[in-house]
Order: sequence, then structure tokens, then C-alpha cells
Amino acid sequence: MAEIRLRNLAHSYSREPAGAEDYAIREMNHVWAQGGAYALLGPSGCGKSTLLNIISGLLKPSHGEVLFDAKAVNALPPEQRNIAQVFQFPVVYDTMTVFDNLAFPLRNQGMAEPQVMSKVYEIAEVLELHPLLHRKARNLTADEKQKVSMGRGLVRDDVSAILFDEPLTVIDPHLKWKLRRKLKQIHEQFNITMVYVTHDQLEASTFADKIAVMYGGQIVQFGTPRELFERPSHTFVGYFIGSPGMNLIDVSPCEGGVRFADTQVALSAALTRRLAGMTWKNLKIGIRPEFVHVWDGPYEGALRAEVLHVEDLGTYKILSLQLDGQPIKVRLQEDQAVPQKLAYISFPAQWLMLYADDYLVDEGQAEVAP
Ligand SMILES: Nc1ncnc2c1ncn2[C@@H]1O[C@H](COP(=O)(O)OP(=O)(O)OP(=O)(O)O)[C@@H](O)[C@H]1O
Repeated sequence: MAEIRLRNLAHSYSREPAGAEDYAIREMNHVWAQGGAYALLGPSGCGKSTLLNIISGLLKPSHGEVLFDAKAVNALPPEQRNIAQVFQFPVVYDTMTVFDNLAFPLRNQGMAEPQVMSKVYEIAEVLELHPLLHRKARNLTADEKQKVSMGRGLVRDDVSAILFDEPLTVIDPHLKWKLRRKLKQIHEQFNITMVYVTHDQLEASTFADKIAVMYGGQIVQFGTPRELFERPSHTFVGYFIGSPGMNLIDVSPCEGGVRFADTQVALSAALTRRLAGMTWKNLKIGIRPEFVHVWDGPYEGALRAEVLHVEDLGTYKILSLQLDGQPIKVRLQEDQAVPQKLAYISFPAQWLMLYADDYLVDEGQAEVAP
């Protein structure tokens, strides 16, 4: 079991990186606490696999350190790091039985056969592989093979953490849910640090207690699914999490708030003061489609928007609006009235976010994040 700490970690695949854009991992500091269930969520190419491979030792970072329980492990090869890695495609020995596959890491350690047997039976039980123990691995389905891959990580008592790299990619959709629940159960039972890489927000939030959102080689936010939804600290998190993503509008400051075209949006006095004392290149407001307030008719202070179309998704509707040249999405509950040609909307202060150069501006914060 281990805490995993990344200290000033950076990686470039280029021998002579010219600038930040040549780095797959930009300098990062991060901690995964012992025993946590974490997800590493981000789009293709943001650096997720690179980061996992650095942690497991398959890749040597260009800079910085990886520490397990405060001990630097940079110099240790993968087999001495006690990390199990489960990849997209199951890695099993086809010609061996399921039993022998699960027993393999234990026999490698020189464990006595009666103990091997008891450990393999324990893990097979947890993963519901016991009816298959004497089958050759080549005859298994993809999800059964993936369970064997996971089982090989779990049988070892010395495993500090398990890293999953999009482990459900090859699994049938109806089995994904079952396997994800199994993983969660295993996490609770074994109290092992688990980091689950995915580009799917649903997978991330059903598995993890905390999600690290990765973008452009950086972790731009680390928080609970709820924190990421309610207070995205970067515009990318706003856009990437949620369905549809956050409405983001380019604005400029004005008396008492911000404006775009002829529309003014009031900000709290604290936020206006913060803004006045800052320098930035790009300013945006953000509001989630769920949090846009729709009035029944004209109302003082409400903004008038044109209704472009309504998409009925069964349990909710997505309203597409045009507000002073800006597209706005609103998520309406099933029982909410649907405005026809015009909609009167407002942005409740509690849910209206302000972003300077893509980072959230906090009312109380001393500095905007870099
Ligand atoms: N072996 C390599 N040599 C050079 N560049 C690489 C190599 N592996 C990855 N990259 C680059 O590093 C960046 C990060 O890639 P990485 O595979 O870590 O991203 P990812 O988030 O895991 O993507 P995916 O979800 O598609 O696997 C990408 O720009 C990728 O093209």
C-alpha cells in the first residue's frame, strides 16, 4: 500500500525540447493518498498513459521525482516498484489455465504451493473467476481475460497500487457496468491505492472518490465529481465535464461586472474588485446549462434570448438559445415549461464563474493560478 507523490515531474519525448509544447507532461506536483480510489480523466493525447508509465517505471521522466511513501523510486525498475498495471488489452498467458495465470506472480516470488492455492482461490472468488480456474486462458471472453489481468495484480500482497489504463475499452457495454462495480467493491475490500485512467467522465465519476482532470500535460483540477461539476477551476473542466458542457462566453470588464456585445452581467462586489487588481489576456464567464434560470416571461433584470431549437432527450430537454450573438445551452427538467420563440434567462450569482486566462477567479483568492 502506498502514497504516490509526484514532485516537479515533467516529461518530453523530444531529446531537445524547445518549449512547453514539446512536453507530454508539464511540470507537475501531485499526491495520490494511500488507499484512495482515483481517476485520471482527460482527452486523447493529454498525457495520461505517459504519466502512468512514469509511475510504474516503464518510462523514465525527463525531470522530477516519483515517490512511494516518501521514498524516491526513479532508479527502481518496474518489477521492484510493486505496482500492478492493467492495460486496455488484457495481458494473459493464453496457453496457461486461469489458475496458473493467477498463480504466476506468486510462484515467481517463490511462494509455497499451499499458500499459492489459498491466495488464488481467494482472488478467484472475489472476481467470480472460480468456475473458470481450470480453463485455458485462450478460451475466455475479453471481460474474463481482463478479470484475470486484474486478478494477477490483486493476488500479490506486496502490491502498493494498481494502475488501470482504460481497462474497460474492449469490454461489452453491458458488462462494463458490472466490472466497474466489481472494481469499486475490490477497492473497498483491499484498501489499495487505485488510479483509473479514462477519457469517459461517467466511468471516472462512478469509480473514483476524486478525479484528476488532465489537459495539455497538466492536472488542471483535482476534486470530487461534485466539485468538478459545481466549481470547475479551469475552463477545460467546465467544457469537458457535464452534458452538454459549461456555457463559456468571452467578456470584457465594465462598471459593476462584465459585458459582451450589448449585454451586461453583474458580478459580486468582491469579484469586481478582484478583477480590477488583476492582469489577464482573456476573460470569460461560465455557467452550466443546468444552472441557467429560465423565467416564465419578461422579468426585470432577465436577459432576453432567442430560442433556436429544443432537443428532447426523454428525461430532460436541451434548449439552444442565442443571447446577443452568443450560443447558450440550457438544460430543462422534464416538468419545466419550454419557452417558444423567446426565453428570459438569468445567471444566478452562485453558479456564475469568472475565468481569467482559463483559470477560475475566486472571490477570496490572492492570486490567479498560473
Ligand atoms: N513514444 C512516444 N514518442 C513520442 N511522442 C509520444 C509517445 N507516446 C506518446 N507521445 C505523445 O505524447 C502526448 C501524450 O500521449 P499519451 O499517450 O500519454 O496521451 P493519452 O492521454 O494517454 O492519450 P490516449 O487516451 O489517446 O492514450 C501525445 O502528444 C502523444 O502523441
